[in-house]
Amino acid sequence: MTGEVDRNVRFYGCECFTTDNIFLEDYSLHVRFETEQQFSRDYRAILLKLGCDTDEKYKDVIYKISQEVDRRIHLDEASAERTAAIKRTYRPLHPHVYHLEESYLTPEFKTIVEYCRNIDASKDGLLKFLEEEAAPRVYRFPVFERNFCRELVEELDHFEQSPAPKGRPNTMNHSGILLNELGFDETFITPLREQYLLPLTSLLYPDCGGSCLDSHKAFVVKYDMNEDLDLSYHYDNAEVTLNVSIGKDFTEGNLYFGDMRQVPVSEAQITEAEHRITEGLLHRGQHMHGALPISHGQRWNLIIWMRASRSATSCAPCATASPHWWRDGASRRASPKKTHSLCPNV
Ligand SMILES: O=C(O)CCC(=O)C(=O)O
Ligand SMILES: [Fe+2]
Repeated sequence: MTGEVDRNVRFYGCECFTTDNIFLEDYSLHVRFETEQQFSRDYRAILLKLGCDTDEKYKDVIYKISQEVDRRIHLDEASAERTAAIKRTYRPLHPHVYHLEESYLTPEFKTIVEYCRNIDASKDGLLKFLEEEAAPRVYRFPVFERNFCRELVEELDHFEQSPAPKGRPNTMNHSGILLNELGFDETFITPLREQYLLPLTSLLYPDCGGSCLDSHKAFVVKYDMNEDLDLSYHYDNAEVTLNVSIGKDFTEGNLYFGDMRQVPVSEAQITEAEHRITEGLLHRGQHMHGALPISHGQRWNLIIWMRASRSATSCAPCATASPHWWRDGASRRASPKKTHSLCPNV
């Protein structure tokens, strides 16, 4: 299995990265920006309805878009600089958590993976080991031992409190940590994906590139009563996503799923999945989802967006043109133009 994938594939990105799914926080709207003319044609009226009713406000929107495009263009460069600064200045609290060890994984997870590695393994056989959530093709299983979760959170907390530079996971989360910049990729996330997750996703999501996931973006999202409480309805820049609850102590904040089409949340059948510390929820990246607000404490989750760069039958819709998406239950039509439906939360 390991031999089939290229270890050096960069997290797979689409060409529309600098034009699509730009999140306008003030209007809770995702937009596409190719030219000012196109943007005005596609969004001026929508923005007006959402309260963008002066030239000043409109100019501010254009300014924020240019800042976001600029951020995306320089993303790699800025990330490389932060990574180098972290390496130079940051001293880990628990250096061992950066290296994946079998002992961090629960016996249940190891049994599941062992089953999947078996030549006769089948999806039906595998389903006997997994908890199926009410949402279609969303699976739950215990991933990490509780002690490991505690040490990981302690390490990340220590990093948060250090003066080292921090990049944020994506445009929708204000707080969280990019695990590649901290040095988790090669020694932790890549072996986890290749040796443990790939056997599972190959059986569960062969139609969504699950058998050739060869890159990832891993980060930790953090919700706090004084920071982000929830996460808007979206889909991931991924074929398959693993979302593991690692701490700390929280109430509510369930994940919720809609459907695979980009319809407004108000029109979708919504199903909730509870976050339980140590347990992971595996789902298709294109499955629309969001997170409900926490009502107490702090919630930390490890998210691994996994992508397949060469999947012919992938869900990655660079092949499937679909309308841009809607948000937050409001019937807001974003771009009517057909475009890629991936690259959402970036
Ligand atoms: O907060 C969560 O559990 C969901 C996070 C998520 O969906 C994402 O970061 O893409
Ligand atoms: Fe997500």
